[in-house]
Amino acid sequence: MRLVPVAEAVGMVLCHDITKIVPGVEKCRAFRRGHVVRKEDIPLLRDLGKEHIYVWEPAPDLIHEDEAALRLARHAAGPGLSWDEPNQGKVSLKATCDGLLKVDSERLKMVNNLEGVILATLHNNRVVARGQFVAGTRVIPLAIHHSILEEAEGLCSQPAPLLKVKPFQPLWVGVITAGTEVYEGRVRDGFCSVIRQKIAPFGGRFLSQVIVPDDPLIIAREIRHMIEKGAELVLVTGGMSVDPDDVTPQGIRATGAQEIFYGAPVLPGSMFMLAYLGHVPVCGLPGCIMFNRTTIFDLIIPRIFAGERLSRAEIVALGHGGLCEECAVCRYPACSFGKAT
Ligand SMILES: Nc1nc2c(c(=O)[nH]1)N[C@H]1C(S)=C(S)[C@@H](COP(=O)(O)OP(=O)(O)OC[C@H]3O[C@@H](n4cnc5c(N)ncnc54)[C@H](O)[C@@H]3O)O[C@H]1N2
Ligand code: MOO
Repeated sequence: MRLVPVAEAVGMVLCHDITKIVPGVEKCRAFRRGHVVRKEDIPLLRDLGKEHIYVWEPAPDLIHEDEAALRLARHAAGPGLSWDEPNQGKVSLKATCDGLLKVDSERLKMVNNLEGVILATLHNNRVVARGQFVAGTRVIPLAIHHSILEEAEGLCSQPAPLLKVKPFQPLWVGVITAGTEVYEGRVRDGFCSVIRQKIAPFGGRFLSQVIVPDDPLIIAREIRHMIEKGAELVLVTGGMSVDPDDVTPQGIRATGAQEIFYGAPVLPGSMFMLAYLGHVPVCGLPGCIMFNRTTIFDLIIPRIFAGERLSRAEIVALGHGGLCEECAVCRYPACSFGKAT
C-alpha cells in the first residue's frame, strides 16, 4: 500500500470503503471501494478526517479485507446460511430458513484467537428466522497475510462448517394431561392451549390430548398408546413436583423409557423431565410451563424439533444463564436466558 495525500489523489482508485458516522443519525458507506477520486470529493474526504488515502499495490502474500471476509464467510457457512457482499470490510451471514442455529463455540474461540481475524455470532442453539442475520466476519487490517487467512479458513470449515441452521421437523405431538382435579372436572384444563401455541412456531402437529388421573400405570399406558397412534413427541403435563399425588415421573419411568434427566438447573422449569422411549422423546412438564411465559420448555423444545437428542451433560451446563429474569416485557430469546457458555 502506498500513502497519498488527498490533495494529490484526484484520479486515483479507492482501495476500500470509507465510512461516515454522524452520532445519533447515521453510519454509512460514504465512498465505495473502486471509486475514482474526483476534485469535488476532496473536501468531503477531509470532513471524514481523511488527509491521506491508500493506493493498492498488489503484494503476493497479502489478501484485501473484502476478499478475506468473503473467504471466511464461505468457509464458516454450512447448510441454511448465505452471505452478503462485503460492506466496509464486513460480511454478514444470514439464515436461509427458519431453524436452530448451531455454532461450534470451541472452534469459534480458536478462530477469534488468530491475530487480525474476527467472527461474531448469535449464541449456539438460538432459534432464528429466515433472513435473520446470525453472524458477521471481517479482518482487522486492510490486508491480511494469506497464511493467517488459510489457518482461519481451515478452522472455519474443518471437520464441518462452524455454523449451520437446522430446519425444524413437523413432529406429531401427543399430550397427556395428568391431574385428578382436571380429570374429575374440578379444574378446567389450561395446559393444552399453551402447548399448542408453543409447538406452532416449529411446525409441530397436534395429534391429540388425553386427560388422566394421577395414576402412574394409567399414565404409562397412555404414553405407549399415544406412540402407537403415531406421536413423535409425547408431553405429559402436571404432577411433576413433591406432593404424594405427583406421580408423572413414575408414570414415565414405568414405560421403560430411558431417563435423561429429572430436575434441571433452570428456573422456571426445574421439575422438567426428559426420557426417550426408543427414539420418541417423552417430556414431563411441570405446572410452571402453563403459568410462566418463558421456561425450560422454550430451551428444550426447539432442539427436539431440530431432531437433536439431548444429553444430561448439556442440561447440566444450562445452569449458567438458566435463571429467567421474568422481565415485565419479555425479550426472549434476545436475552441471557438459556445461553449456557
Ligand atoms: N413444596 C414444594 N412445592 C413445590 C415444589 C417443590 O419442589 N416443593 N415445586 C414447585 C414447582 S418448581 C412447580 S413447577 C410447581 C408445579 O408442579 P406440578 O407439575 O407438580 O403441578 P401440580 O401439582 O400437578 O399442579 C399445581 C397447580 O397447577 C394446577 N394444574 C396442573 N395441571 C393443570 C392443568 N392441566 N390445567 C389447569 N390447572 C392445572 C393444579 O390444579 C394446581 O393448582 O410446584 C411447585 N411447588
Ligand atoms: O422450577 Mo418449577 O419446575 O419452575 O416452576
